[in-house]
Amino acid sequence: MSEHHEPTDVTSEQAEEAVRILLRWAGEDPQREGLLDTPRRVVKAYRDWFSGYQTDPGEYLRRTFKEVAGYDEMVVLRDIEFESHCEHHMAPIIGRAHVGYLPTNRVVGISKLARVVDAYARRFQVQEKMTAEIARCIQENLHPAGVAVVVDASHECMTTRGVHKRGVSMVTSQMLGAFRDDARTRAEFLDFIGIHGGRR
Ligand SMILES: Nc1nc2c(ncn2[C@@H]2O[C@H](COP(=O)(O)OP(=O)(O)OP(=O)(O)O)[C@@H](O)[C@H]2O)c(=O)[nH]1
Ligand SMILES: [Zn+2]
Repeated sequence: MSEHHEPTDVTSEQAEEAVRILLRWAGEDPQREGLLDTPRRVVKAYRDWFSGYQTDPGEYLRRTFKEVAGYDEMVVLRDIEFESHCEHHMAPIIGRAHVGYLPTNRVVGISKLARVVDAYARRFQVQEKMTAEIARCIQENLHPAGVAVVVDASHECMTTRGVHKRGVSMVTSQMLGAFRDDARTRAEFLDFIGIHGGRR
C-alpha cells in the first residue's frame, strides 16, 4: 500500500474538514496556529491506524513452506502486541494476541501470523469479532488440523471515559478444529501461552 493512497471515495481534504468540524464542535478555533496542521496530522494518523482496510489478510498466508516434513506438532506465536480501535467509540484497544495452529503438511512464515493480527487490528473492531476473524483466516487459508486464538486487551473506552476502570483486561478466545474438540490440545496451547486454569 502506498502512503498516499486514498482508501475510499472520501478525499483527504474532506477527512481533514471533518477534523476541523470536530475541533470547532469541541470549542476550538481550527485557524489558531497550533491547530493549523492538526487535521493533516490526524488524517495521516488515521491512515496508519486503519490501514487494515487496504489489506487482504489471507494474502499473507499464501506463501507456505513444505520443507518442515516431520514436524507435526503445534506452532504457537505468543504475545503479539497489537493496537486497534473499538468500533463503538473509536477509542484504542491495546493488547496482545496469541495464535496457535496445528500444521497438516505446510507451515507459514511465522511473521505472517503477526501480519494477519495487524491486518484485522487496524480496522474498527469488536474484540470478539477480531478474535474470530483471525482464527477463520488461518483456518481457511492454511487448512490446519486446528487453530487457537486468544486475545487479551484493554479498552480505552473503559479506562479514559465511561466506567473509568483501569487495569481491566478483556480476554477472548476462538478455538477451531483440534483445539476445540480435544481438551489436551487446548490445554497444551494454554500452557504454552502461560494461561493455566484461566489464570496468567
Ligand atoms: N463486547 C464488547 N464490548 C465492547 C467492545 N469495545 C467496547 N465495548 C462496549 O460496547 C458497549 C457500548 O455500549 P453503549 O451503552 O452503547 O455505549 P456507552 O453509552 O458509551 O457505554 P459506556 O461505555 O458504558 O459508557 C460498552 O459497554 C463498551 O464497553 C468489544 O470489543 N467487545
Ligand atoms: Zn469502545
